[in-house]
Amino acid sequence: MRIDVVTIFPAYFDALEISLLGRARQRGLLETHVHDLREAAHDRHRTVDDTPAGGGAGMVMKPEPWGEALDGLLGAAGEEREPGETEPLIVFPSPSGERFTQETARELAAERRLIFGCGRYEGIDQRVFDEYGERGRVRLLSLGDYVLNGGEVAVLAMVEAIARLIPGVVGNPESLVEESHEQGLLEYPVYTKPAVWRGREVPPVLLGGDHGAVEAWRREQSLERTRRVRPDLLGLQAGRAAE
Ligand SMILES: OB(O)c1ccc2cc[nH]c2c1
Repeated sequence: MRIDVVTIFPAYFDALEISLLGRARQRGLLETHVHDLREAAHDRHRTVDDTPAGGGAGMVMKPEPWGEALDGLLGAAGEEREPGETEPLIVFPSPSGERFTQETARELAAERRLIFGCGRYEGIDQRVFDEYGERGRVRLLSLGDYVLNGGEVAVLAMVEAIARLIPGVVGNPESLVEESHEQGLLEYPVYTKPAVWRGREVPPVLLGGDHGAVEAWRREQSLERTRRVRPDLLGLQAGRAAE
């Protein structure tokens, strides 16, 4: 998979060089390119923002630099798309986007190429979303009901959630099966050595060697935790889960 990120703060993405993502890049499982949006702003101050039409606080990201940057990427990478081959998906993190979930991560992990556009200020001129939405594939995605100062941190989270699902990136694919949200439930609590820590014991069922009993205990723990913490995942209303 190739991932391109357009941002006015490229340094945020130094994190892509380390750990799991860094190893995936070294192994050729993931190709990432970070682009400074200001390279597509040609005035003396490399201006990427302007005052909001209609007035109001803050600034809005101008469409022209985004148009130049995205046109360059869509025609770039030397890629000759086969006739009928899907256009790269362009993802913009946005507080007004659809919810990014584990299912979204699975969908995006199947893409051959992703382009992420990081907004700043009060957001990006709507015509950028309209232009590329009509020409290809655009998704506005939100990590949750809160607002960051820009899209960069959201893109880092999304890239990690997506990249770890690419076959070969995570050492043991089994570890992807039983984690939270993978089967629509929250993960069961995990323990390791020592058997007793500050008077707190590892649940004896986990030390008994009965794998069937361990599996049953873990399933029940997942259901109990999901009912308690995220009843919505079970289609229950909050507060009704305890009934
Ligand atoms: O919370 B977010 O995901 C997010 C995304 C983009 C922009 C642009 C300005 N504030 C933003 C917040």
